[in-house]
Amino acid sequence: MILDHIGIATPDLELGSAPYLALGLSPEGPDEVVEAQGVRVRVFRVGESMIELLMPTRPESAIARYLEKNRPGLHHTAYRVENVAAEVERLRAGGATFLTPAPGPGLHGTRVIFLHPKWGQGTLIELVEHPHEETAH
Ligand SMILES: CC[C@@H](C(=O)O)C(=O)SCCNC(=O)CCNC(=O)[C@H](O)C(C)(C)COP(=O)(O)OP(=O)(O)OC[C@H]1O[C@@H](n2cnc3c(N)ncnc32)[C@H](O)[C@@H]1OP(=O)(O)O
Ligand SMILES: [Co+2]
Repeated sequence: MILDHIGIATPDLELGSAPYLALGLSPEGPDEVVEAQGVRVRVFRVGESMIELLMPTRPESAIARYLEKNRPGLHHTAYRVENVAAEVERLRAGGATFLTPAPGPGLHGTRVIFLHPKWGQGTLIELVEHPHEETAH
């Protein structure tokens, strides 16, 4: 399994970018707004994985609520899966609890779902399915 990304909550993408720029990383592509989650996102690639900087775009979003109660910093880890629906079914059968009934839209056309932090032993875990590439005929 691949660690797809580490999500970092920040009130300001420019401030939040400073350590990664200093490390010599560059943002991958333009910033993207994911309306479904109420976030503006900037990504830094690190090998096969990414640092995902998350800035809230509205006060009731999960990241805005998080920043009301916590300092900016590590928010979640995300794991890449081939088929998110199948993985949800498999984990549910083992008693896992998810925050939503079904996966929803994530960054760059992905489908994502979050497990309850209690199930994650105190960490918020995301599963990510990337869009499958069309094969040429
Ligand atoms: C860019 C899009 C996408 C992608 O493609 O990658 C993203 O990553 S979007 C990222 C932002 N979206 C989400 O996080 C969605 C899922 N999160 C939620 O639904 C909520 O944040 C939450 C986890 C249900 C918390 O909701 P909230 O209203 O803030 O409730 P509480 O503050 O009362 O928290 C309840 C409980 O959960 C613990 N908690 C909250 N956030 C985290 C966290 N990031 N890591 C670990 N634990 C967390 C919180 O401490 C509470 O614990 P207890 O007090 O023990 O109940
Ligand atoms: Co994420």
